[in-house]
Amino acid sequence: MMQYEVTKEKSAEHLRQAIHHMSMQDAAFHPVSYAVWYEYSSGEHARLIDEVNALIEKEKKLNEKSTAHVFNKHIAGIDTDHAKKLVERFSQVVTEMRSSTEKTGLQTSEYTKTLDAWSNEIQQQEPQLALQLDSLLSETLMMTNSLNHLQGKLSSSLEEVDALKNEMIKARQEALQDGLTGLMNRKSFDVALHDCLQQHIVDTSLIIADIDYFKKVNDSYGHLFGDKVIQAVASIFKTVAGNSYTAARYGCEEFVLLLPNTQLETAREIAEQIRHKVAAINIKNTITQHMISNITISLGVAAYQPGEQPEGLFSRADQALYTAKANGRNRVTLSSEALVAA
Ligand SMILES: Nc1nc2c(ncn2[C@@H]2O[C@H](COP(=O)(O)OP(=O)(O)OP(=O)(O)O)[C@@H](O)[C@H]2O)c(=O)[nH]1
Repeated sequence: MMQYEVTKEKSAEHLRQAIHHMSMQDAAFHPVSYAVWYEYSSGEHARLIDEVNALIEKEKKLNEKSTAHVFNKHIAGIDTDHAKKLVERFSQVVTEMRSSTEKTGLQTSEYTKTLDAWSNEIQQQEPQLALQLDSLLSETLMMTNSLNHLQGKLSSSLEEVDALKNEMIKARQEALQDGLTGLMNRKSFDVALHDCLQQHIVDTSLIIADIDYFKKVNDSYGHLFGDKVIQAVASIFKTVAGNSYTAARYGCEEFVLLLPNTQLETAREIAEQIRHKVAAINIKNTITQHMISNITISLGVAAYQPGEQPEGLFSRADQALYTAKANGRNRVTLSSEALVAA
């Protein structure tokens, strides 16, 4: 994927072309149309170019709808990082253009004032020349008005860029978070685990946990109640993790806790703490008004072995969890015990 590995001169040329193309369309001047036309002008995005050319041939100009369509299909959906960079770049362009039009606007109004003063002076001495000056003056006024208009448009473009940037930040956070619990999701946890092991943090341990007979919980009390149980367990993981450990909802009713600088025995104690806290959960069933308290969880624990890949550590903790389930659930099993049991 292309990621701005072009020279500054080339990129300035793409920019100039993008602004030219944009000014010929029906779509307004905003980050999305900029992104589409910048990509088009860079010449590197063959499918986008083909689609834009086909749209131009059919509709003559790109409107808001077709511009958004091209953006979503060829830019945003494929690479959010790339789309974010384009939006940031547009923000820069707009800021620069705004400051240059402000400067031009200032110069023009100075010029208008001077012309005005001359016009009054000459009016008294050379009425013919004054007529010509008047027309020059009205042209200058028109120019000032259109500059003011452009400035207004650029200001609203800047607001749009800010809104878009915030949306991107939100989308990025959502992509890394589990929606139901607010914990990290599997994707971001995998990255955290990988990073942690790459930093060779000594004595890293991993806990994998799974709520017992969760299908039964759903079947007995309903899916919404099941969600409440997941949230209650997540909140325990969040509290236990604090600022020292990394917790995530790894799958449906599966949770993980990464514990850097923690030996296996300490990790086992922490897993036991979690198990007790889960066993103490009390949630009201809002349909029957009964308190439900028989929630349990099984946990597998493994400590990182030097040279091991993240998948290896994960698989040993998972094997320990499997053993905990097979041995009756509501228990903590170490990977070493799992090997014996296997
Ligand atoms: N309420 C709720 N249920 C979910 C969610 N995601 C998955 N599930 C349910 O979780 C249940 C998982 O059940 P199983 O994998 O069979 O495991 P289990 O019943 O917990 O049994 P063991 O793990 O063997 O103790 C399934 O019924 C899924 O439909 C969710 O977000 N909310």
